[in-house]
Amino acid sequence: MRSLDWRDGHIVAIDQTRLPGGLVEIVIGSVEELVIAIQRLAIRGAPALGAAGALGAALAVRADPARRDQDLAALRSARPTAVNLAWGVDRALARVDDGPDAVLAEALTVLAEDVDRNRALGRRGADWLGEQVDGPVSVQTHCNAGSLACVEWGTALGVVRSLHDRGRLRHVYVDETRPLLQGVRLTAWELAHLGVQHTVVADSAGPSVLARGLADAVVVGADRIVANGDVVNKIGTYPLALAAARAGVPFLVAAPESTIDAAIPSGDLVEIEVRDGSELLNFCGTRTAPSGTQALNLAFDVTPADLVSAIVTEDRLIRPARGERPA
Ligand SMILES: CSC[C@@H](O)[C@@H](O)C(=O)COP(=O)(O)O
Repeated sequence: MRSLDWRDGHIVAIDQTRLPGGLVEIVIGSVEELVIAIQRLAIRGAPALGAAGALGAALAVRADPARRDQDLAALRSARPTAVNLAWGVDRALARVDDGPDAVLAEALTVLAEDVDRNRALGRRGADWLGEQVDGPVSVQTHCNAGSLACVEWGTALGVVRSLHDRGRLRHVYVDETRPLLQGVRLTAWELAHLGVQHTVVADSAGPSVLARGLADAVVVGADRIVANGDVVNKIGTYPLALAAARAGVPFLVAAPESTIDAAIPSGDLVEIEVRDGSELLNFCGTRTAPSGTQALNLAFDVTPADLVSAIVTEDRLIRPARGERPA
C-alpha cells in the first residue's frame, strides 16, 4: 500500500497522525490543504515529502494561475529541513512548459521511482551490514524511515526488510522518538505488520541499548545529507551516533540520492525546523509543564560526518567516517 498517491485529480494519503489507532485516508484537492497536511505531519518523512511536493506541483498547475507562485512558495517551505520537498516540486515543475498533464506524469514518475530506489538502497545496506556483522543482525533505529515515510518500502526499514527477507535479521530496537512518537506509533506499526520482532525503548535509553551490546548496528534515514557527509535527521539521531561510536557499532544512513544536497557544504548551514513548543509542554492533550515554562522544540539534529560509518543510496556506498564525501 502506498503512503500517498494520485486519484481522480486529488492526492490521497494515509493520515499518519491517526496511526496506529486507525488507517484513515485523507483526500487533498488544493496546495493549501497539502501544506496543512504536511505541517501537521499527516504526510511526513523525507521521500514522502518529495513525492508530495511533486504531486503538489501537479495540483498547483491545474489551479488558478494567479495563485501559482504563492502556492508553490508555500509548498516548498512547508517544512524547511527535508531537501526532498523542494526537490520534488522542482522536478515536476520542470515539465510545466509541456502542460499540466506532463507535470502530473513527472510527479507519478517520482512516485514510481521512489519504490525502486528504496529497494535498491535497502539491498545495498543489507549487503554492507551483512559484511560488518557475523550471523543474525540486531538493528536499532530512530524515528520512522519505513514505507510511511516514503511512497512504499522504506529507507532504513528498507535495509531492515532486506535483512529480514534474507533471514539475517534478529531483532529491531525502536526509539520512541519524542515528542511526536514516530518510532512507537509508526515504525512499531510497520514492523508488527511485517512480522518483525521488535522492542520499543525510550529515546533516553537508546544509547544504553548500544552500551549493553543489544544492537549490532544503528540504521536511520535522513532529511538532508550535505556535501561533507554531515547527516540531518530526526532530533535524537546525534546522541545515538555518539553512543554507536563509543560502542564500536556501525552507524548506517539509508537515503535516496535526492536527499543529498550538494549545494550545502556542512550541516551547521542547514535550516533546522523549530516546531511549536506545545508539542513538548503537553502530553496527550494535557499540559504537563508549569504555566510560563517555555520550550525549544528542535525537530532535527546534525550528525557530523566522522560519526557516520556509511551512507547507502540507490547508486552507491559512501563512508564519511573514512573521509569520503557525498558531493
Ligand atoms: C525515510 S524518512 C527519513 C527522515 O525523514 C526521518 O528519519 C525523519 O526524521 C522524519 O521526520 P518527521 O518529522 O517525522 O518528518
